[in-house]
Amino acid sequence: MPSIKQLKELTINELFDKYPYSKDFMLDHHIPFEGKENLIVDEVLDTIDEEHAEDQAIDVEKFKEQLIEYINLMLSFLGEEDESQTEVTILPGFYKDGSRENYDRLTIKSGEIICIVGPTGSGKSRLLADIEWAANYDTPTKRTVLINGNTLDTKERFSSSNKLVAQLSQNMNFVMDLTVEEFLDLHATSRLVENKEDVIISIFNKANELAGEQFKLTTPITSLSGGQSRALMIADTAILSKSPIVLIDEIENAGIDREKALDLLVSEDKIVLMATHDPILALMGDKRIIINNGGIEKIVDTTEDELNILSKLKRLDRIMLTMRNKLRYGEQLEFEEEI
Ligand SMILES: Nc1ncnc2c1ncn2[C@@H]1O[C@H](COP(=O)(O)OP(=O)(O)OP(=O)(O)O)[C@@H](O)[C@H]1O
Repeated sequence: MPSIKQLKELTINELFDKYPYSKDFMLDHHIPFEGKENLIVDEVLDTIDEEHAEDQAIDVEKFKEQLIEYINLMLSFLGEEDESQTEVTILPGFYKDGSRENYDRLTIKSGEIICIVGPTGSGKSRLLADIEWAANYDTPTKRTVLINGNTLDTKERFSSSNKLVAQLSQNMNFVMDLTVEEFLDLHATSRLVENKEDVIISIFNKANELAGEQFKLTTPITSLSGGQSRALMIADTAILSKSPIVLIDEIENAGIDREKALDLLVSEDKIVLMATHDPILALMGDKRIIINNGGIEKIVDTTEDELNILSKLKRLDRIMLTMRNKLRYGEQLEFEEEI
């Protein structure tokens, strides 16, 4: 986040390099910087004569404050304001029957994958929603969620530019009248990515790798199937989103390659929380939270033995996948491998 002092040390070229959107801001404010790109911001502001300043209503001292405010707003909008690690802490709330959750506090750090398991209707999605909105004793569970040790204020919680959390929910329907390419272009433009074409193609290719039936760049997003829509959103979140926290609600029902999807979403600097009924996904987490009757019942680490079981389950899963594909394409089934 730049301060007035740092701004004073940057040349116009360095400023535009570091914060490309500051060029439009300068242009909009009629700051005459052309031909002075090697000067520092202060020197350029000094060259503005009183008449020009008056004509264009430029308040030189205020301009620097406004420029910093604008840069900070853009950094926050683009989710780039804080490059440090993120930490989510969940403080106990109450079960559906009103009794208190029986754990001390749960802190999750960047790079961790946490799975949320429990019977249908037990409160897995509710826990994800508590994190999404940084609950502050004001949700049905009365949990409190701290981000980097603090509760968020109302503005931070409900701001549309707060890109702390990327959410992939169970039901995803597009309502915009756009093709896949137009949709990705819109998103990449809003994220100010430089190599837009490459990014669009890489999201499109990844999404098609995850989805069963292929779609095209010219496919209208409203005609994508449920699985294709989720594949597109997963690839889009993985490649374009800078949010440090990714929440996933039941990836398994989407008919996509869930292992590839998870690999794509997980990265060193992200926290991934995933509600799932699928043992393979549940064991791919570092820890799992067991939810019952609306409350966190237990938090367990994935053991070495379970990791061995995971590789067997993956083998079984590949057999199931082959069988499913054979059935899909009208082939007869036969066992090619001993289970
Ligand atoms: N601690 C709680 N206190 C009060 N209501 C709760 C609590 N936890 C969950 N609920 C409510 O219970 C309902 C079911 O919860 P939720 O949808 O989170 O279940 P789920 O485990 O995600 O179910 P599924 O596996 O079917 O997706 C929701 O209306 C939710 O708001």
